[in-house]
Amino acid sequence: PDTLNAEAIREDFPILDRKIGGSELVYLDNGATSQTPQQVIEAIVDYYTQYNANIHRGLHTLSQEASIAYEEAHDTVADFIGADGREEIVFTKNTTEAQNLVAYSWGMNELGPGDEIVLTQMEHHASLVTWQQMCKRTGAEVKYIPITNEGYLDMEAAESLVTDDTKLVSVSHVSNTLGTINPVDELAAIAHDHGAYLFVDGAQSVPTRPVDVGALDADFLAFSGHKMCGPTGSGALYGKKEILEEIEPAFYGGGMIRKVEYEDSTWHDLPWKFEAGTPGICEGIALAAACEYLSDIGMERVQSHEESLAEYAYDQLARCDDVEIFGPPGNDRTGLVSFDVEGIHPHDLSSIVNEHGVAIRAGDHCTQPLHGTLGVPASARASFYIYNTHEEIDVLVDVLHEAREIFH
Ligand SMILES: Cc1ncc(COP(=O)(O)O)c(CN[C@@H](CS)C(=O)O)c1O
Repeated sequence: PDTLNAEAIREDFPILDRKIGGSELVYLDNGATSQTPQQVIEAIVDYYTQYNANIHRGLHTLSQEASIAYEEAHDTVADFIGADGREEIVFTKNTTEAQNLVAYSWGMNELGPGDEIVLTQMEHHASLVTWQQMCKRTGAEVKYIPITNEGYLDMEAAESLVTDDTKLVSVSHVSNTLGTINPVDELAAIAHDHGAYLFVDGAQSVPTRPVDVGALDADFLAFSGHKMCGPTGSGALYGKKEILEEIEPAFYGGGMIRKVEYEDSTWHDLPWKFEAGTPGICEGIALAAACEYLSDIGMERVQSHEESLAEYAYDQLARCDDVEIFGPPGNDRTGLVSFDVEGIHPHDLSSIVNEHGVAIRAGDHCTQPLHGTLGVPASARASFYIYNTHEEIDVLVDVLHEAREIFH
């Protein structure tokens, strides 16, 4: 079937048997971090019980085994996002580090007064603050593509904002607050027409839909392993090989060098040139296990499950006349819904639903400027993944009625 079996998948996630204050856990905060299947937990245990050693091809067996597993993990992740090979995949601890890596390796060396960085009003702080501060340091200018009332990018504005002075456009493939799926392939064409790079923030897209960096023609793409069944401290930066060959490393040390003399040094091959010091060896291997787990399910099935839950949650919430939902219609978003219940602050709402075992996010979701644009200081957010069910959304809607009883 082209749908996934969430009930069967739940068997892989021991944590979902947790009770919260006597209620069954209803985990709806997957945009923040996903849960971890037994298959990934076993990959972690296997590493630490069978072949934990430092990499870079030490001569003893454990180091050989760890090195090969860590290197091949790069191949698995490359395949997962349609990259050409391990040379285009730098393991990082998360999306934020990947953004900063490009900002400090490319941005610091290439940007100067008169140059422009184009972001969007819906960007996460991981890219917004990074590039905003990089512009402050280098004298470049930061500009923002505005959003429409429905939470889409204003693509006409994008056409006029990107100019021949633009050096990089950085955009979320999927908004973690609005659920909007942005036309990153169109933005790549606009950026490339002006000789600018396109950086795709894939933190909410790589876990929830098929992503092919070649088809998108992205120059960089970043994502986090912990949002896609992997461990915290795992993530990756994709970069086109010809670009990564050109740019200087941001972090120096062991593992990234070829030859070191007192006066100067030369750098290792890709991707190792960008991986200084002892990396998260187990994290990288476990990220690859997470990619294999999701590939076995099928990313098309993951996407259709996400979209089914998104539409259902949108429709159920939209039937409450005291609920304001942010972002596009329910049939045109990824599996998350940010909303506001009239008269109940999101923090109070999340505390009350938590008493019934329901875990949602409340706050600014690291998009404070976007919340300013939306005209609210904070929002509540339910975000879904492969193990969530329509029945769990019914539980959320039911406990919202409990909250109303208390506050109205
Ligand atoms: C679009 C987008 N871009 C970057 C990040 C940062 O991911 P890290 O793994 O923390 O580096 C996130 C993570 N957003 C979490 C934490 S704020 C959320 O609850 O929405 C994201 O959604």
